[in-house]
Amino acid sequence: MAKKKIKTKSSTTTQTKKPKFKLTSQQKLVFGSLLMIIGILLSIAFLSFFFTGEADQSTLTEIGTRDVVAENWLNKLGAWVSDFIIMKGFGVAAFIFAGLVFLTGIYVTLDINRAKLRSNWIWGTLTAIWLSIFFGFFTHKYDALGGTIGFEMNSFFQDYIGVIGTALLLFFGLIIYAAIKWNVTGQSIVAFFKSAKNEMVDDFNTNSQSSDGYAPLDNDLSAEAEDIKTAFDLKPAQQKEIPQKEKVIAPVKPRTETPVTVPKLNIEVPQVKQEPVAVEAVEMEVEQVAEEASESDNLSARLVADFGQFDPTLELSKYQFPPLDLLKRYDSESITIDQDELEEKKNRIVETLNNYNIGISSIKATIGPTVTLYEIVPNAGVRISKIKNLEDDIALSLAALGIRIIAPIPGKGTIGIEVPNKNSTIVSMRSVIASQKFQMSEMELPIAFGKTISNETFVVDLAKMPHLLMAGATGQGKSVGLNAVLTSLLYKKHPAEVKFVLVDPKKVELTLFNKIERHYLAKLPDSEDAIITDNTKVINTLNSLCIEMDNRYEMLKNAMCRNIKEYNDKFKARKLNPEEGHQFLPYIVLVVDEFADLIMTAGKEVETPIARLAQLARAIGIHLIIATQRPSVNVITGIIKANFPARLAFRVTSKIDSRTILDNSGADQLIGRGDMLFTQGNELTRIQCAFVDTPEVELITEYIGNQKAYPDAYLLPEYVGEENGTSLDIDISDRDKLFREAAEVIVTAQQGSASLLQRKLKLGYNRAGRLIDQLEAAGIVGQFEGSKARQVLVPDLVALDQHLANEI
Ligand SMILES: Nc1ncnc2c1ncn2[C@@H]1O[C@H](COP(=O)(O)OP(=O)(O)OP(=O)(O)O)[C@@H](O)[C@H]1O
Repeated sequence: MAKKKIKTKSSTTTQTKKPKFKLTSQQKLVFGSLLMIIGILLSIAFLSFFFTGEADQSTLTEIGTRDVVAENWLNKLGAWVSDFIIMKGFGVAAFIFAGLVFLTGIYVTLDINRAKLRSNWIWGTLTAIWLSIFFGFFTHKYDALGGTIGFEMNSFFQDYIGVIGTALLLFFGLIIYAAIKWNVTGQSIVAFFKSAKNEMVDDFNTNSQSSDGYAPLDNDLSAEAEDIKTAFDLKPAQQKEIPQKEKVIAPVKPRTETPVTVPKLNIEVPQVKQEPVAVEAVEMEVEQVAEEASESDNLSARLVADFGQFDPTLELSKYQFPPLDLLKRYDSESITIDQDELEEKKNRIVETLNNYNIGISSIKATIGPTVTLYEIVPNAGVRISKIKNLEDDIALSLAALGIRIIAPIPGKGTIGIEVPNKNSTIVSMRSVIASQKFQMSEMELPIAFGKTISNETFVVDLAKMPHLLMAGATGQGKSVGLNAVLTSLLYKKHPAEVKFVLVDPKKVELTLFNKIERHYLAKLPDSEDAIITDNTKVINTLNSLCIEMDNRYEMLKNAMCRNIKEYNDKFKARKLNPEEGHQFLPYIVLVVDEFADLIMTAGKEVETPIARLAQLARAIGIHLIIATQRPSVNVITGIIKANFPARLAFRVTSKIDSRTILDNSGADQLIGRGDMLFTQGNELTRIQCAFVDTPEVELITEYIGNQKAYPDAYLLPEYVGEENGTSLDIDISDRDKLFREAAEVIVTAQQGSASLLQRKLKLGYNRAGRLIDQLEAAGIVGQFEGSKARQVLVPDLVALDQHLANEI
């Protein structure tokens, strides 16, 4: 039953593809030359109209009568069309349309890029309208100069903004045209006037020199003076080419430069003086920067000029990001400084250290949301390890849990003692999302985790991490942490830019995100739910992500880009052709809650694709976030750990767990409820995780879910397990359901390769290979030929239709 359904679907897709209108080369020649002839006929009729239009007025009403003869060179039809387009239309500007029709004919015949033609039509029409209004401005009746449009538009404008307003409006139109079409700028106008002025000054100087008392003594000299003049009149480039002439005229120069004090050695002086003129003249050349226009002839630049940059968010252009009001404010958000508490704790620390003969030269406190950091500078000669060993004693004297000693604080030269506050404050998700640091961040995948000990919002880029390992005993804030990560991305990224693959073996933690399935989630083509709760499906999804990774690498390779950002930038600049399989690539974030459970049930089958993704996926925009309750070594194996430099630990139960996750102790001394340690391979940062409650997440997902969505979740490539992919289905009824589409792809591209199918149909290697085998059995592609692509035996789609129809 299900099979049938799918079959009908694929047949409808092929039907919708068929009506695509395409001319053959012969048809293009015929159609194109017809348009060129029409263009020429229109020009003749229009030209004739200016001589015969008046005489033909009476024949216009009798166009149907065969006996009536019109004066127009193209007779009645010519008279009628010209009257319609010139008199009732655009006036003289009608010639532009004749030109455009002729140009269209050339484009069609030679099959030149259509985008340029469209731009010509748009600009041509605008120019015709402007010209017709311009000519209409000078006439006060209907006439052939401005046409009806020119006259009517003029009287309309003049009724509302008067004659001066209309004239200025016309001038403004001219400025717009010059700015866009000729790239005229304020600077280029200034440069133009400057160069004109320089030329005039030069002219003036040479004229006055020849008439100022240095009149030529004889005919030869006068000829030389003429030479000087012409030499100076020339453009700078030419000027440089005639140094010999300057040498010839050198004898004349001493006269003009009063040689009295110029000794022989200084003969070069006049030449030096000439140079500034040349330098100034070089400035004039700068004006001709217009060369850049020819660069924009390049296809991608032209596409960008015509359509603007590709906007991936266009399909959901009305999408509204969730407002901040959906997040809750808490009363206990602001930190209150309890002076007594601070003083008391300081005294206890100093006392305890004194008991062990450790003197302190200064102490400073920084109050954070959950802990206060006391930075101490011990007296000279005190061993740091001695203080470090007193951790438990200080904890005892302060009667507090969660004391952590950082000795020394990296980059500061002090020793830090973190002591929990009596009353901790909640860091609300709202406060971190609203922070400038998050809102202004230019990161690819910004995540606002919470606040540091100095009460600063802590924002990191998931794309830079590039994968995150999260651990923490039960009830310490892991799920809240995951929600904080997802919420950050929902507040910053458009559905077109990021997709989530959510794996939730506990089945209840991430269910709320079901509502945003068609906006933000990615799933396997045949699965019903986007959120994966079944462990066997996880294996398929992970393998499918590996296929997606391979496909993306192939696309990046073809586009000659090193990472997803470069690729997407190139795609947005329209430098990659979607018809060659390129598309805008959203980031994919894989979130696995309860990784330990997964490893227990699936072991290697899960570990291998996770390790592959972790090793390779960073460049193509797949990032993993893996959370686990039990950070034991058989769950977080060496190979996984090695590829997850970013680690985040909530409170764990033992020092060993802390070492497994952070390679350091400390996580066992946290106080829970979102208190966490984060590292990106270097020092540990203590952060209070932002708190986002389930009702808040519900509101956000509801807000997003109620908006217009994509027709389906982002579909990952299909993965068929190895065991299903070995038999060769030669029987027609056993063919893959994508057989027909695959055949069309292969025939259209005339290239019999499995990787082409992988890319175009988003398939795994196995399935693509099987399809190629079936195509071979059906006689559509030839035999395997080693490294060469197989030969395609069917020349075009029509032949394919016939071929397949004959099979039945
Ligand atoms: N950042 C936080 N700020 C304040 N309270 C928090 C924070 N994070 C967690 N809590 C408190 O801790 C409780 C447990 O958190 P959470 O459900 O995230 O734990 P968990 O580690 O996911 O537990 P489990 O592994 O059993 O699912 C929350 O209900 C909340 O009351």
